[in-house]
Amino acid sequence: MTTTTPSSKADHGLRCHALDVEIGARPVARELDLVLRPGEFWGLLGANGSGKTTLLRHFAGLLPPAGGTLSLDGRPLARWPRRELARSLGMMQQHADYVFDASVLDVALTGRHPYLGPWQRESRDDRDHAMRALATVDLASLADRPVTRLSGGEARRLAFAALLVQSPDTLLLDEPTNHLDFRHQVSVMRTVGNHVYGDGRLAVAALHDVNLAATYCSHVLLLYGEGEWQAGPAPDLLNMDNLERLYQCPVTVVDTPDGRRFHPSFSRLSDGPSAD
Ligand SMILES: Nc1ncnc2c1ncn2[C@@H]1O[C@H](COP(=O)(O)OP(=O)(O)OP(=O)(O)O)[C@@H](O)[C@H]1O
Repeated sequence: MTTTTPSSKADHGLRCHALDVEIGARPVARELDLVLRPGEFWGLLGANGSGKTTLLRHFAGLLPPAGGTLSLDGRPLARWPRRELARSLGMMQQHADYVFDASVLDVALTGRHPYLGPWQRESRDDRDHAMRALATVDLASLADRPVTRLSGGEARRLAFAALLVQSPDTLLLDEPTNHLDFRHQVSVMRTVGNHVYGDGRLAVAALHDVNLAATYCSHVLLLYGEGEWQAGPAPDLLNMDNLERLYQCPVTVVDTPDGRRFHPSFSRLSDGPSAD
């Protein structure tokens, strides 16, 4: 007989212990020792190809680490039955290529699958839940539209809605604001923030927009390449030196009424635009 030991509150969250993540022989993160706790919103930042998606896929238990351990709520990820894991942890993937003509509502309802039996149909409650999530991402009026006829930004918001419908305690998001206009970028980040700071969930989002990370994330994990990383509170780590190292690009820091903001230093770029 197997028994399940109830995890204590202190165990809650995602714990990386001496975690080695590699792609082929190339290190993404070496000896990653980190606890990501409920109530924290982590921004995962790094240059293109630095391994953000790969690391998120490890956090989701989709890839085995090259070394070390990863546990969720005190239990090694490898020992979670997939279905049970899908009720506790969900991932919004970077690309959602819809090839079947399912409706927007049908795709949102896939978030309920971890809660249904093998041949069980979605209930009225499930549909209400999905419609509320579609309303949150401004897609309620498109509920019956085939997903193959969505714009890039609409498809992105639908993938986010499906994660909201799944409603896991740990949310992994791979570039959730890609393709989104200003209003919808803010809406997605605020919604994640409400799940984290309001409901006490954990979120980890791979992001390219440093300013969104500075505004909404409590913590950041920076992937510098060659397995080197740095992690900690966002206000401590988001500075010019770290960002120039991260992106190999000169960075300007501006203090604004909305807080500290970062952008590429166009005038210090050797091949950048000049005034004359
Ligand atoms: N299955 C694979 N086999 C070989 N190389 C891979 C595989 N998957 C990803 N890569 C490579 O590993 C590197 C890291 O990919 P990954 O998608 O994790 O980076 P990323 O930081 O998310 O990048 P981006 O910011 O461009 O989305 C890239 O150079 C990519 O081409």
